[in-house]
Amino acid sequence: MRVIKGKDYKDMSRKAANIISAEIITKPDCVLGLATGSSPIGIYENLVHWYEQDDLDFSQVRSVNLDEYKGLPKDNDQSYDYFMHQYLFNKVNIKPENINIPNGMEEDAQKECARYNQVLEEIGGVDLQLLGIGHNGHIGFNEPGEAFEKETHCVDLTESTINANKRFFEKEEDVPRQAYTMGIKSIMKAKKILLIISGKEKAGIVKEAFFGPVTPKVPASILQLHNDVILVADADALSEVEDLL
Ligand SMILES: N[C@@H]1[C@@H](O)[C@H](O)[C@@H](COP(=O)(O)O)O[C@@H]1O
Repeated sequence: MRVIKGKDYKDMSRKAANIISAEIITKPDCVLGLATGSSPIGIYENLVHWYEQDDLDFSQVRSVNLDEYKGLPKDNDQSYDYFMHQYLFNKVNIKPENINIPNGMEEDAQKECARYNQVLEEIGGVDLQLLGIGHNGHIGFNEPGEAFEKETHCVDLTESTINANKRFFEKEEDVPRQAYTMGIKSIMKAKKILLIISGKEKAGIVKEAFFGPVTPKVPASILQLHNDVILVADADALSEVEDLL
């Protein structure tokens, strides 16, 4: 794992956006695995800015998103579909037919998971997968468990995740209890993984996930076994591992 330290969120976001930008420039028809949450917002802002300056072209880029809440319609402002359009897709020239996100409104979980696995199969591999991390070490919505879930599946969100995400909803009862997420195998198959982590409250999980044992109890720990991971983090997130780097 290569670690790139940013001074703060802004610096970290620019450094991480540069890595995605290099991917798009060197491979215009690349497949980007995209993520939501507050961590990648700064990256998307940089990419939009460079697109507006004519430095980036998304016309051949294909994308697959990691996850989506089950039961939220696309036009709900907390759905990940809405988030992606708000921060990136509506602001660049990516073609709608090249965008892939799990369909949170499909009630039949087996059907939706099979469909999304097929999408991932047909797209022929992710070139660069962007990832954030949850406080309990989840990636996408792969929550801590007894085994690594391999492919797209429907998860029951943990209390910790519901708690962390309730800040975006009016009432706690509005936070969806389930989500569709790409599995660990699909994430690990990406050629390159770009992980972004910001803030003091993630410092503990950074240490546990990347300097502790590989275990499904900390899903992100599996990334220790991938041969091309770049962790871009700010000084706060790296504060507990300074002497280990
Ligand atoms: N499913 C998303 C994850 O993909 C994301 O990494 C995590 C952390 O979000 P944040 O960046 O807001 O801390 O939140 C959600 O649970």
